[in-house]
Amino acid sequence: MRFSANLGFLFTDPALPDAIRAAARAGFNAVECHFPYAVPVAEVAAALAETGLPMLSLNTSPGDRARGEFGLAALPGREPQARAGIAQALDYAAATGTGAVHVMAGISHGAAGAEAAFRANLAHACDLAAARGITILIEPLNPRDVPGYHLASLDHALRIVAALDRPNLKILFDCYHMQITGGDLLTRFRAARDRIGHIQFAGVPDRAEPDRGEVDFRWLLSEFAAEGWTRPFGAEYRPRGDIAAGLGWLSDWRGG
Ligand SMILES: O=C(O)C(=O)[C@@H](O)CO
Ligand SMILES: [Mg+2]
Repeated sequence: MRFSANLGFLFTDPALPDAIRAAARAGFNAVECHFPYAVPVAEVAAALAETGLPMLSLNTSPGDRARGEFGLAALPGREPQARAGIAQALDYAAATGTGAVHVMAGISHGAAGAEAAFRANLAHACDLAAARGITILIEPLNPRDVPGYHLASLDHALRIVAALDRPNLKILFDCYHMQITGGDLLTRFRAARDRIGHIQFAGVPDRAEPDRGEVDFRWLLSEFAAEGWTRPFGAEYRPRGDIAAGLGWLSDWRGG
């Protein structure tokens, strides 16, 4: 069983290169991040090379968070900014050997033209990414945490992936969001298995360490592995307190 530290939520105190080093010391096998763009790409690449950890994924720019933006790809009329963000993310991914870019849909509130804009921007992203061997991810986010987010269900993500029919377009199956939007995690994972490119997890409902709450991750992740999932699972949770003190779940997996 391999695990990736999501550096958007874990090890957020040090700058990103030192967060990568901290994740390696803590025993993670990989890292992933949210928005690395303020950090010189050479520093991130150097930390990855030094630790030997791969960076699995990063997100496109969310836009202006102060104005409530959380992604641009499904915002009609914002195509130039959305595509600039896609180009920026692909450049950063290529320079760091990152295998996947999560194209963030954004808070569309179901506006007219949002779905068409999202699909056109995703097709554009897939074309650019394919030339660089990069996977494009889309991630349904639960509407309680992100009201009005354009992509809020697994079924919607599956419809988009089927309609666009690009081999490098996959779904980010975040167990936290999936549990809140319907549960039935193993059955829904099995049904979507061929379309899934990455898995994340966190305790539900508190989005903290995956060692308590309504999902038994020791059981669930073992079942995913039994289904043939071999990639690292992305730990995307907000620690209840001290990060190190909360890593018992990781040492339990490692056998103490
Ligand atoms: O919020 C999540 O869940 C994520 O994975 C972030 O990358 C934002 O979409
Ligand atoms: Mg997630």
